[in-house]
Amino acid sequence: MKICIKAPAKINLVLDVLHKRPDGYHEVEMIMTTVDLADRLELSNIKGNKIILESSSGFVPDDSRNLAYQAALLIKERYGIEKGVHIKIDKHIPVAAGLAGGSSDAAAALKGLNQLWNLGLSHDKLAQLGSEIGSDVSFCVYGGTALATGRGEVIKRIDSPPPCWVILAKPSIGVSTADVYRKLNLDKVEHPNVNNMIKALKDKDYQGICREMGNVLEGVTLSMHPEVNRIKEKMHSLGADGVLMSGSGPTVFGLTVHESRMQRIYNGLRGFCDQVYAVRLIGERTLE
Ligand SMILES: C[C@](O)(CO)[C@H](O)COP(=O)(O)OP(=O)(O)OC[C@H]1O[C@@H](n2ccc(N)nc2=O)[C@H](O)[C@@H]1O
Ligand SMILES: Nc1ncnc2c1ncn2[C@@H]1O[C@H](COP(=O)(O)OP(=O)(O)OP(=O)(O)O)[C@@H](O)[C@H]1O
Repeated sequence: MKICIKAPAKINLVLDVLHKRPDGYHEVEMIMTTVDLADRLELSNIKGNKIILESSSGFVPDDSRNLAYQAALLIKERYGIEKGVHIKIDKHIPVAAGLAGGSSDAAAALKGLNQLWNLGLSHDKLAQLGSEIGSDVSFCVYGGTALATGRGEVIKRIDSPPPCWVILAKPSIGVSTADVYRKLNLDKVEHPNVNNMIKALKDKDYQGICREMGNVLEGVTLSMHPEVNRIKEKMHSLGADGVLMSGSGPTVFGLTVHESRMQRIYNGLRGFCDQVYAVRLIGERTLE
């Protein structure tokens, strides 16, 4: 038996940090939504009690450092499963980009193995397991649009944005999330208003959504990598309505509802920036 499952990327419409916690993590308030750029995972049973992982990208590890591998190991250990699995990852989401590629692969592996091994685990249980792997994994189990609090693992579903285009632009630099959080100085940030964004989403107020977007990690990454700011300026000048860095970066996303403007922004950024994608915002939950 073979299970095929999609692992979509996310963007952060809002990322606020409230304070640093005694456990070293930061208390956050984030609004995340899924976009139509996805890795694809194929999971199949194999002989022997082992996990074999293969990826189409040379940039991701194919051993226990891979978050999808960690997901399989966690399920096997927690539920005493003595079976083997082959995990094939067809990578499309850029790596170390702020788009939760690894987290989404881990969430897809949890969901896929739940099916492959008939475990009957609920999405809430899978999200709880996911939080042991990384802060973004719980959100990726549900997808859709959500408010994430705690260290990112407490998920509440909220209204999805109206349909629009998302242009993603990633410069050829990698950013360490831990490094960005470490360098964040909370005395110097302007906090986005999460409640205003929730209201704008509820009202399907596209202009309001663009206006309320904000990410307190942006200033940290911008100060280390000025090219991220140049991409932001370029996106603005090409006519994107809302422009923001996703997660800890370095990917910048821009929103537009017009296909012709999407084409202009996409074409204007290619050649200027290493990796550029124009995709639809999914927003709605598509639980498998
Ligand atoms: C930047 C975001 O991607 C936004 O969605 C997330 O906040 C980070 O999610 P993630 O990559 O799944 O993060 P994790 O793998 O759990 O943590 C990586 C490192 O980031 C820092 N970290 C992460 C989440 C958080 N709420 N506070 C933190 O300080 C910690 O140093 C941690 O060791
Ligand atoms: N399945 C995977 N796909 C991509 N990277 C992975 C995977 N498993 C482990 N990694 C490692 O995780 C690191 C971060 O990659 P990832 O693409 O998940 O970053 P990200 O998009 O910034 O994540 P987030 O937005 O959750 O912080 C990479 O350096 C990579 O070596």
